[in-house]
Amino acid sequence: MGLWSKIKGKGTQFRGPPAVGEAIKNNLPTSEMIESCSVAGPGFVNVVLSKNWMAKSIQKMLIEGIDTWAPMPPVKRAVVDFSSPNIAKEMHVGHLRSTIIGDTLARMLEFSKVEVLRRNHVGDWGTQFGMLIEFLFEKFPNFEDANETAIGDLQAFYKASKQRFDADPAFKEKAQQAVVRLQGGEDKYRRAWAQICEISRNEFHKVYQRLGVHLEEKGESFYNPYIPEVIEALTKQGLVEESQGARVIFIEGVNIPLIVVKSDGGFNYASTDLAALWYRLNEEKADWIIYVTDVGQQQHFDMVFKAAKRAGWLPHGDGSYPKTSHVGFGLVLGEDGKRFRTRNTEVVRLVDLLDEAKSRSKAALIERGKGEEWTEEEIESTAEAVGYGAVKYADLKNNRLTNYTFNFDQMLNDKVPKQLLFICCMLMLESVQSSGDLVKTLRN
Ligand SMILES: NC(=[NH2+])NCCC[C@H](N)C(=O)O
Repeated sequence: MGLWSKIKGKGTQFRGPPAVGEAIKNNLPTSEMIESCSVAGPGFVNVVLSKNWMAKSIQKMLIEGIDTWAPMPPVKRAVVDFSSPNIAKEMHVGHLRSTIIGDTLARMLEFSKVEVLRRNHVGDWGTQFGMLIEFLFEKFPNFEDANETAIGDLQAFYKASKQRFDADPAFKEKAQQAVVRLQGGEDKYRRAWAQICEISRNEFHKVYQRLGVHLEEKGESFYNPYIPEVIEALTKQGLVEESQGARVIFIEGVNIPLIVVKSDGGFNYASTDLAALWYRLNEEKADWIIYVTDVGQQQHFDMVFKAAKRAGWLPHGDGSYPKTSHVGFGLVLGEDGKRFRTRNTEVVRLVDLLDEAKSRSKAALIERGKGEEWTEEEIESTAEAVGYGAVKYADLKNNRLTNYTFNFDQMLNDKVPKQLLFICCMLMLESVQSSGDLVKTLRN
């Protein structure tokens, strides 16, 4: 039926959805997987899987291991660029979605024996560091002693330094010079920068640890040294043009160009992404590069990929490798239909969100009398597994591309969805197979 809306009015021989259904049924290749196929009502195609085939497949899976089921994509190495929060700024629910979706994709590829480079493309470069560094020097003359406890909340530190930057021209001047000194590689400035990054990194790590997600950081700063050469090569190929003082790449079908060198001579997000793509293709030899960000960045990636095709870095056909994909996702909304925020309009801190998920699932366990049956440790670990698992599941069960409303009550609802039960069964089968102790597994 979904197909019908796509071909309707396009001059095909089909008169309506049932006719399309019949055609699918008649053209379905014979396969031991399929027992029968029929078209019902307004055009639903029902395919009945063969019980025999299912029994054989499950048996094979139990004997040879579940990974014999893994599809084998024609890819040896993939880069999954996900999570990627910005240093000293908040890691928000958007980054949480990216972390959950990206980790899931990485796991699926790993399951299919693809070597996955799990990349955290953190925003650790840019003019805001001048301001942060100068503020650090001002607040902590012995800046090397400044740590998380001294600085406290890095977001608040960011805000305070921004206020200082906007209010005091002398500070602004110093901050601008600090950027130049940092980019020039001056030791004291590099050390201050590294320190700020380290504090942020520790914060991010707490979230990853709770979610059981592993990432390897190669932030924007890593690609910085590669940018001039990459832009130079693209210029030699005739791709880069002057436009209003900036250097840009025009992309067919898009009315704004991709700015690769700003009018002040500085590089930007796009120049970094071009250099990163070059690096991933040429140095890391990735066959598939996947970027997981909100849909708002779709055009940016579309332009970067098209520029790479124009430069001959990527083949033109869709089915050919190496290839790039942007995996976008919708916004997370609060109950009020606006961006998910706390009451005081701050973005929700991810650690707080995970704390809440855990404490709610703990309360539910106690309510069911588990407090008397289980040790404190068992309660804690189950509350974490269920709470964080619910956050992940609530995200993945939604349509990836549309916005969704964040709701703790629904998320931790005790009506366990069928999909989750299925996963539990699979895990039980796996553990029976590996431990051979059915009684123990069932008791657990
Ligand atoms: N290669 C990339 N541009 N990856 C995504 C980076 C995401 C960016 N730091 C953000 O917070 O929006």
